[in-house]
Amino acid sequence: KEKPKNPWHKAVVIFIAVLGIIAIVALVTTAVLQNKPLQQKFKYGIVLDAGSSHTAVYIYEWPAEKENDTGRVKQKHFCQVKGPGISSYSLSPEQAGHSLRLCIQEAVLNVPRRRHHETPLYLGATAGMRLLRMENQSLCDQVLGSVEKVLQSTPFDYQGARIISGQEEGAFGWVTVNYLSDRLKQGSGTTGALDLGGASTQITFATNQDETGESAENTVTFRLYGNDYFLYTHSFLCYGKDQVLKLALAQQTQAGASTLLDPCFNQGYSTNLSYSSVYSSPCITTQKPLAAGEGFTHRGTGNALQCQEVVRRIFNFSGCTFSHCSFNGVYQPPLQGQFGAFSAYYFVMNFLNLTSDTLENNMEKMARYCSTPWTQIKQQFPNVKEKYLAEYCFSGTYILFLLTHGYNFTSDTWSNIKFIKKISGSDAGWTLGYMLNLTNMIPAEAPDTPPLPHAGYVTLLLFTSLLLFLILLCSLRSLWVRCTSQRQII
Ligand SMILES: Nc1ccn([C@@H]2O[C@H](COP(=O)(O)OP(=O)(O)OP(=O)(O)O)[C@@H](O)[C@H]2O)c(=O)n1
Ligand SMILES: [Ca+2]
Repeated sequence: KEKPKNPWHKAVVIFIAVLGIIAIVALVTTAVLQNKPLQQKFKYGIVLDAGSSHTAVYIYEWPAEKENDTGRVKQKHFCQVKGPGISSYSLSPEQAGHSLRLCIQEAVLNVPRRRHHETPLYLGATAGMRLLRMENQSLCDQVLGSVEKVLQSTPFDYQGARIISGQEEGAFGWVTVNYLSDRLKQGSGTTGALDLGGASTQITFATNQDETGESAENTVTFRLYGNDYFLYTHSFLCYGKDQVLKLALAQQTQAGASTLLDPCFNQGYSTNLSYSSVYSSPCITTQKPLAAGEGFTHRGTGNALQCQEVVRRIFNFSGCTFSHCSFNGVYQPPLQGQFGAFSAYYFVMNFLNLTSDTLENNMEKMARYCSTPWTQIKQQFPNVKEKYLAEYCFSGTYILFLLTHGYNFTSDTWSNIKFIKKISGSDAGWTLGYMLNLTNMIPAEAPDTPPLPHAGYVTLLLFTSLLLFLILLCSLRSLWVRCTSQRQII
C-alpha cells in the first residue's frame, strides 16, 4: 500500500540543495574578492644625481604593498638638468640651486599631488663636489647651501643633500645593477658594477670573504634578503674621463710649448686651449710650466699606438704593497663573474660600436677610428656635439687601457663585461641603490612569502567547494532514494 507522499520530502531536499549551492557560491566569491590584490597604490621616491658634468633627476615608483619585494621599484621619469654639474657654479653658488628648478617642476607634475608630502627627495653629489671640497670648503658649502634652499622649498619630503663617498657610489651602483637584474633574492651569482663618470671611476664586485681582509677601505658588506655579500669596491678620484684628459694634457705640456701634437686626437683636429683650463683642476699636481704663455694650440695627429703610450703615463703600476693591485698601489682581488659597465663606459663604447666584439677586434676598430681624419669624422657624425666627438679617440683608448691594464681584464674575460645603459627600463647607476638603502626597501632578511600565490589559493578553494558540492549532491541523492524506497516498503 502506498503511503501518501510526504510533500515536504521533495521540498526539503530541493531546499537543502539550493542552500548548499548558495553557500558554496558565496564562499568562493568572498574568497576571491577578499584576497583580490588591492587597487595598486603607488609610492614614489626622487634622487638627484649631482655629477661632475651634469645633474640628473630620477623619479622612482613602486606598488606600495610590495615594497619589500625585490625588483619592484621602477624608474618612472628622468630629467637632465640643463647646464653643467653643480660644482661648476662655485663662482656663483646661487645658480647651482636655480639650475634645478625646471627638473623639479617636472617632478612635481610627474608625482601625484596626494603623494607629494610622503615622497622622499635626496640629492647625492659625486666626484665634482669632492674635488671642489678639496679646493675650497667654503665654496663647496655655499653650493650645497644653494641647492638645499631650492630642494627644501619643494612639496616633497626633503631628506638632505650631501656629497656621497666614492665607496657609496660604487656599492650603490652594484646594488642597483643586481636589484634590477633580480639577482639579490636567489643569493645566486651577482654582477659586478663598472661606473665611469667625468671626474671619477668606480669598480665594485662581490668577492670571497677571505679576500676582503687585505684592505678594509675597499670592503663593503651587505646583508640583503637573508644573503651576505662581501664586496670589493674602489673609486679612483680624477680617473673620470674629463679629469683623466686633463691629466694627459698636463703630462704632454710640461715643456710649455705653444703647440701640442696629440696622438689621441684625430689628424687635422685643432683648437686653442688655455693652460688654466688644464692646470686649474685639483687633479693636476704638476705645476703649470713656467715657460708657458696663456695657452697652447692643441693639434691632433691621430695615432692609436702612440695614444696608448700617452694614456699609460697617467697610470702608476709600481709600488703595490698588497697581494695584487690594479694601479696606483690600489688593492684589487682577482676579478670574479660578470660585469655591467655603465654611464660614460656606455656612452663612449656604444658610440664607437665597441660593445659587442672581442678585445682584439675592439683594439683594431679603435685604431681605425683614431687614424680617421677629423674632417671625415665630422662629416660622418654631423649631429654629435663636437666636444664629445673630438674626445672619443682619447676616451675609447683610455677605457680599453683602464679595463685591461688597469683592472686586468683579458681577451678571455673581456666577454664578461656588458656595456649597459638601462636594466628593465631603469638607468644603471648609484641613485636607485642609494634610495633603496635609505628607504630600507631591501630587508636584511627575506620577507616570508605567502604559502600560496593568490591564483593558487583560489584554485584550491574552487576545488574544495566543488568537492563539497559533489558530496552534498550524493548525500541528497541517497536521502531522496531512501525517502522514495521507504514509501515502497510501506
Ligand atoms: N651622451 C653622453 C653623455 C655624457 N658623455 C660624457 O660622459 C661623461 C659624463 O658621464 P657621467 O656619468 O654623466 O659623469 P658624471 O656623473 O657627471 O661624473 P661623476 O660621476 O664623475 O661625478 C662626460 O665626460 C660627458 O661629456 C658622453 O660622452 N655622452
Ligand atoms: Ca656619475
